[in-house]
Parts: sequence; C-alpha cells; structure tokens
Amino acid sequence: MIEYDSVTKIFGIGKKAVTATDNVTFTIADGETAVFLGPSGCGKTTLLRMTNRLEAVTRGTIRVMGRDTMEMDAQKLRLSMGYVIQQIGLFPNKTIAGNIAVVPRMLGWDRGEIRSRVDELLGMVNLDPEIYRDRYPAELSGGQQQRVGVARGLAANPDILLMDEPFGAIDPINRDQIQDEFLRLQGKLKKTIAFVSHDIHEAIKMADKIAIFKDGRLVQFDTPEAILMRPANKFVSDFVGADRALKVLGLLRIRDAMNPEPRNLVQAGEDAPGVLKMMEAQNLPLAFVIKDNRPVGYVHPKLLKYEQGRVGELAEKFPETLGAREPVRDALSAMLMHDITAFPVVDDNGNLAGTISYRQIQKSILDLYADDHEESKIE
Ligand SMILES: Nc1ncnc2c1ncn2[C@@H]1O[C@H](COP(=O)(O)OP(=O)(O)OP(=O)(O)O)[C@@H](O)[C@H]1O
Repeated sequence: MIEYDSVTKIFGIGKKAVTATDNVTFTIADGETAVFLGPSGCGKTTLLRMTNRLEAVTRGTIRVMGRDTMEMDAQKLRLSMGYVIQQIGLFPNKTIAGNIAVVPRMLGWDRGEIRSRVDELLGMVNLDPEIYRDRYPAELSGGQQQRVGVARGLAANPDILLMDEPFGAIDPINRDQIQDEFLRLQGKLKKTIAFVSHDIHEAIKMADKIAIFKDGRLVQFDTPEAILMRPANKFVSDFVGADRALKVLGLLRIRDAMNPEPRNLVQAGEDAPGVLKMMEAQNLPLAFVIKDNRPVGYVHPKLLKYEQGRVGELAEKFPETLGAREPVRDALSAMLMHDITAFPVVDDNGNLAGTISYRQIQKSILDLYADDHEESKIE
C-alpha cells in the first residue's frame, strides 16, 4: 500500500518557487495499479520520484506499507521498490543479464541465485534467455530493451513498482503488445504499482484506479469506468475526450458483455433438416455450430434449406476468433469489418466461452450508464 497524505512539493524559493505537487491525498491499495495522468508539468513524475525519495517531500507524508518513508533509510527504500523509466537506463557496457542483476547484486544475492532469477525474469518478459542473456543493450530493439527494463524492475521481487512512462518510447503496435504482456504478468504478480502516463488510452487499459492531476493538484481519483462515466469536472471531461462511449468499448472486456450460455448452439454432427426445423420453430436467424466444445462456424435458415448433410460441413466459417479477455472494441471492429452481427467467444484453450452480438454490446454500454445514474441518485 502507498499512502499519499497531504503531500506538497515546492521547487525553489521566493519568486522562483514552483509548486509541483499541491496537497495531494490518496491511497494505492495493495495489488492495484494507479495511473498518474495529466498534462505535461502537472506533477506526475515529481510525485513518483518522491515515493522512493529521489525527491524530498516539502510538506505532508508518504507511507509505504504503513511506514513513513522519511523514517526509512533512503537507499533501502529505493532498493525495495522496482523502478522502470522511459529511457530505460540500461548500462550499455553490461550484458542483459548484468543489467537485470543490478539490484540483486547490491542486495548480496549469490551467483547461482542471480543466474536462475535472470533466466526466470527473461522468460517472464518473453525473451528467450539462451538468446538474450549475454547480449548487450545495443543489440536489442527498443521494445526488447523496454522488456529488459521491466525485468530489471522486477528483479528483486519488490512488492511495489514505480513506472514512469515505461512504454512511452515504443511505437504504437509494439506498445499495445507490451502493455498486454505486462497486464498478463501483473495478473499473476499482483504488485502495487504507481504508473505515470500522459496517454488516456494507456491509463484506461492499465489502471485499476486513475489519478488525474492539474497544476499539481489531484482532480479525481477513481476507477477508469467512473472517470469516463462520471468526470468530476470540465477539466476531466475535456481530458478524457468527447468520445467517452467509444473509450468504454476499449475498457469493457468481451467476457463482461458476452452471453455465457447461448441457446442457439448446434452440434456439428446434427443433420440440416432437423436444425432448420428447430431454428424455424424458435425463430433463430443464426445458430453457432460446435464440435468438441469448439466453434466450427455458423448456419442460418437460408443456408440449410434443401440441404440434407450435417451442419458441420455446411457451416460458414467465422473469419476471426474472439477471446474472452479482448476488449469489446475488438468485437465491434470484427462485426463491422465482416458484416456479421454475432461471434463465438473462446477461452484461453480455444473452447467456447460464450457468444457476443451487437445488441449485447449496446446493452452493456447502456447498463453501465444506467448503473451510473443509479449511483448518482443514491449520492
Ligand atoms: N528539479 C526541478 N526543479 C525545479 N522545478 C522542477 C523540477 N522538477 C520538476 N519541476 C517543475 O515541477 C512541475 C512538475 O513537473 P513534473 O516533471 O513532475 O511534471 P509531469 O507531470 O511529470 O510532466 P511531464 O508529463 O512533462 O513529464 C513542472 O512545472 C516542472 O517544471
């Protein structure tokens, strides 16, 4: 847990004084990622750097795991937290293994322990240890270097990670991928993370909570849903943008919007006439064809008319498979692109997890707005 309690930072004195952080109070709960968001100069990095005492607090208190950071040894405090920054800061003359091992070495781990930890970490960030451990940073792409930066931050298995625009220097496609990988990793590791970003899309994607700052002040601290659906003031609503409903599509996961128990399923081995009869009786415009609990394709009444064979052979294939964890935005994009209004959804093993339709997407968004209105009424 990280508690910011009336934290103020003033750089300089007299006329030149700049208040970078102004009386900021909020708490990052254990295992949560809080993204610090706001325009350039609003104090995000300063707050992050005060957390591990790279900057001193002018007034107020920062507590980590319940302890006032000012009462802790600064060096120990720093070593107890992972720190990942945009410019990566890898040592060019050290190998990848050497770079990752910096903190464990300072903590006095033995060689064997460090070696196996380095390999484990490289595996975690999807870099093959055999290939990368003895290379030098200049021999890696920007995205690979950033993965090494993440591995280094995690090296001594800290409970807390501080990340300052960690994926800011990577091109958008690779950034998206590395964000996905990091989310999967965090799903397992459950670190407590303070994460600086100036990108609303990244914040929505990565955050459990978003802290929005303006001129050093905390304007809103809340879940991404609440920030999008209930911005505290005009500054926040302008910052999140007019396309809030579209951003919600990126936030909602398919598993939250899908039908986990669809009734329009037929087995691949069933005969066309029987399926057609059933679809007409139940007025189903489309049925999903399943084999061994995996989606095979879809059939509709027109396709089955005058056919005698099995639906598994007659089914039209789906051009894409959607995963339950993917954002609803991807489902909508697939529907628009292929002109199909319903898709099967699979779990990580490729088994059918449910189905998603255009109407369900619309309903999920309307439900979110409805929840929001209910809460507003209670308040
Ligand atoms: N060492 C310093 N000395 C004087 N002023 C500073 C110092 N560091 C930061 N500031 C000022 O404090 C304010 C907040 O800076 P900070 O770097 O925390 O903002 P930021 O939100 O992280 O910005 P960016 O997104 O551009 O990195 C700015 O006005 C900045 O000029």
